[in-house]
Amino acid sequence: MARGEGDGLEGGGTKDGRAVGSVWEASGASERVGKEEARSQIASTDIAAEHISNPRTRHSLKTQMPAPPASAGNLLFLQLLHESNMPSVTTPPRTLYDKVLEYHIVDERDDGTLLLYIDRHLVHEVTSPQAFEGLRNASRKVRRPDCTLATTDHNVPTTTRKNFKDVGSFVEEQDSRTQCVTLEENVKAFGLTYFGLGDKRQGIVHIIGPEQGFTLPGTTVVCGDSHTSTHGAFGSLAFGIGTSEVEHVLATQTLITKRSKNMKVQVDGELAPGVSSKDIVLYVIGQIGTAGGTGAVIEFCGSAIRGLSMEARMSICNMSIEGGARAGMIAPDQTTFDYLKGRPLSPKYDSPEWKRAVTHWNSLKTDEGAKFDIEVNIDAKDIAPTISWGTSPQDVVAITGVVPGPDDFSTPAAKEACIRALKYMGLTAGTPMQDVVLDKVFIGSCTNARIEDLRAAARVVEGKKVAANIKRALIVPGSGLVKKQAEDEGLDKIFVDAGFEWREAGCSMCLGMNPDILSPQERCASTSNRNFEGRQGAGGRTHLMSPVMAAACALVGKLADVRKVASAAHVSPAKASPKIDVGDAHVEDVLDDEDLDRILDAPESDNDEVQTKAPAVGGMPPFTQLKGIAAPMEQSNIDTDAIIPKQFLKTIKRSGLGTALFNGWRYDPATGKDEPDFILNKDPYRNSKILVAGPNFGCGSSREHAPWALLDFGIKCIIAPSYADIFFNNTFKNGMLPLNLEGEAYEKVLAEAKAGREIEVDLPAQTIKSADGTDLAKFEVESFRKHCLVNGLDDIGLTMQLEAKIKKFEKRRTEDTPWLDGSGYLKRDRNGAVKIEAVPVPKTNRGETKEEPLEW
Ligand SMILES: CC(C)[C@H](C(=O)O)[C@@H](O)C(=O)O
Ligand code: SF4
Repeated sequence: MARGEGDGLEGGGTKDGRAVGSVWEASGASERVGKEEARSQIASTDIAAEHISNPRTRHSLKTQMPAPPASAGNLLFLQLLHESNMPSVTTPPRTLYDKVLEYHIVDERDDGTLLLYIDRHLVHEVTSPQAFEGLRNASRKVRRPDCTLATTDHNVPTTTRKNFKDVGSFVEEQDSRTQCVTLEENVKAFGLTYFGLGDKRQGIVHIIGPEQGFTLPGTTVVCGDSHTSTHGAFGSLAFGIGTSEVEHVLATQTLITKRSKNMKVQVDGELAPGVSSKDIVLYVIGQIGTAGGTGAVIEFCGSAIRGLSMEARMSICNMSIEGGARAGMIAPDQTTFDYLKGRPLSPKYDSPEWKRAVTHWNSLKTDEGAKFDIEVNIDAKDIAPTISWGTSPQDVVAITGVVPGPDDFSTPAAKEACIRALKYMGLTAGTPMQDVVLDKVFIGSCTNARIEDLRAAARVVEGKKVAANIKRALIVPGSGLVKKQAEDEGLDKIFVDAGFEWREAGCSMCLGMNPDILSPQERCASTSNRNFEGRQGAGGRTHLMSPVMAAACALVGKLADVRKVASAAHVSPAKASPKIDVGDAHVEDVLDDEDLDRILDAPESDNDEVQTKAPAVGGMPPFTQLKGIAAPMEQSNIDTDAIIPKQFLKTIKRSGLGTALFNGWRYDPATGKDEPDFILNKDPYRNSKILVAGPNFGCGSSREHAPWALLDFGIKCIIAPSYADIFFNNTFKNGMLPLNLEGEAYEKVLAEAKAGREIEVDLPAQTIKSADGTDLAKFEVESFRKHCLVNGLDDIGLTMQLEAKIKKFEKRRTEDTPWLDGSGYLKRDRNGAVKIEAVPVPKTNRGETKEEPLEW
């Protein structure tokens, strides 16, 4: 809940810690379609507030949770019929998420494990090196280079590229350079389309996908990056994955996953001047908490969302991950189609293919009467310009408010978290937010570095000057094309005249993996998405906000209310999606029949049997019983930035990260010596094999470096009430066991951990015992995951045994959505450092194009 409201702002919400009434609504039982209907029994559960929402609030709601799997069943994927994904008269109403998910199911196990086809795979330098290494070690190829797009963004300096020759000489910092160079070697070796630093299309991975029309409605989109949720603004199912999953997608173009809950966030009404989509999403996260969307895909809807431009919608979906959700989605509409017109990888505007695509895209909406597991309703007029005060994206307050204190929170854990956040942020409870003095301003990141963001910020600063106390104010366009467009419009001049630095595209100060960082204790107004401890640089203090608010802060030198700095006319959100020049090539211009024959020439098989020549299933060390010391760390919301800070993400290996584990907490920053009070520095916990953690463990970034660091330290099992989805998946991929335990069972295990006694986790028996053999707890684990862990199976090998089913899906995809095959760049002149030739992909039958447009 946004704190500090109710102090003069019209409709300001209630104080944190009080029930919100109509904001939360319970929904009826969720329904599944077709075969899922029979299988999926829905258990109605009353969930106490702290399990689902902001642990610093105490809303309560009734939600619907899928029942645990009924039986272990077959350990191989079942042969199930998927022809029934098309709607029929008997199909119950479905959500947008259900429709996109169900269309892409290649196979399904009886424990609900899905093999999902991935239409679009974005790749960047941080989370891909180990994946490519895995492919090389197993002599595997990239299955669909035409559906894969790579760029470099996190490590790149944002200084001028006027004298750019190659990435090896341009990136000075050694580890950053290694990651960038490694990506270039990999895209060459595996034949991938790549926008390098010499290419004006280079930029933040979540900016370039939509910009190029690579992201299209109804597709599945993944990337080894948590903010892949951004692409859901197009009505695609887009989510972040870990590096092992990146390898899985590269090798198989599929992902092993499971259904998420359906969650609806409906925002109705008019946004007040000065309030933007960033304020909406910060407000929503304040309401639901960083774990509010855990296990769910959020559909954002309502008149306020409909009224937003595509770019504003992207900012909302981008931060779904900060609300704990697997993905965020918005149904495509005319605004979406207008945005996609003329993009290089969209079907050519007004062509028969475009018309067919639009008919198909128009069917991508939640059916009337479809049920959501969780519903949140928000009135747009309750949303003020919103900023963060603490070290979690849920720590938000209206700009007119004051810094909250522990008394504003109800639970001991929330009070403690508040005290810790205030200390880190150097703030005193009760201070008016607008009295807080800033050092730096950063306008950039995949949340807010699009042309519309820059235009909005420029309108606020035009003709004015950055305050004298601001040491640096950075404008970092999200891509080379955004930068060029802004320069064509003269925005760069407005910013430079006002005293801002005008930079090149990249992630920049969003996470400080490149030279743009905060110094310790520096305070920054930032349009990025995370305010975790150390996020923008060790000891740095981040306040999240919208671009117009950051622009106002730069002018005032303190946290500022844009409504006092600029007139209403200057801060009204743009209604239409702004156009930028993305070049004039369309798929049809660059991809003719000859190209298609060439790239779709692999032998096709209708044989649905598991292929006899399928590769052998590889191995990981099996997980059976694990006995050892368990370290208690029951603090809520421990994020992956804390588990392993950004400076350790620059490795291209999976090993050797044990010393980096909890680096910011484990060592004194001044001396580098062990912090004696940190749990893993104390005996007997130095030798822990198990971690007993708090709720929402592993939230934030998708970095698989977090489980790698835990594993390298010696921790193979984590026991917690709940986890962030991506972290949970990542641990399994590394032969680790994350266990969900709550209530009395959790308390018993925690007590043993606190007493420094060993416990034994027995995966085959699904029990936890104390050192003397006393039963402490029983636990649930999905049968497929258990099978893989106990037998040490590599799931890429397992998936490759389903080659015939994957090909069958691809054939259907080509018939239904032919615009998704092939790369639109095959014949383009390339400015980038890497020239890519067309490479073969599995043949699908393009001959049988359907007359009827696809309806989902
Ligand atoms: C480096 C990457 C794994 C990470 C993410 O997944 O989010 C980064 O983009 C971030 O924002 O922390
Ligand atoms: S959140 Fe920041 S670091 Fe992560 S992809 Fe976006 S801009 Fe890059």
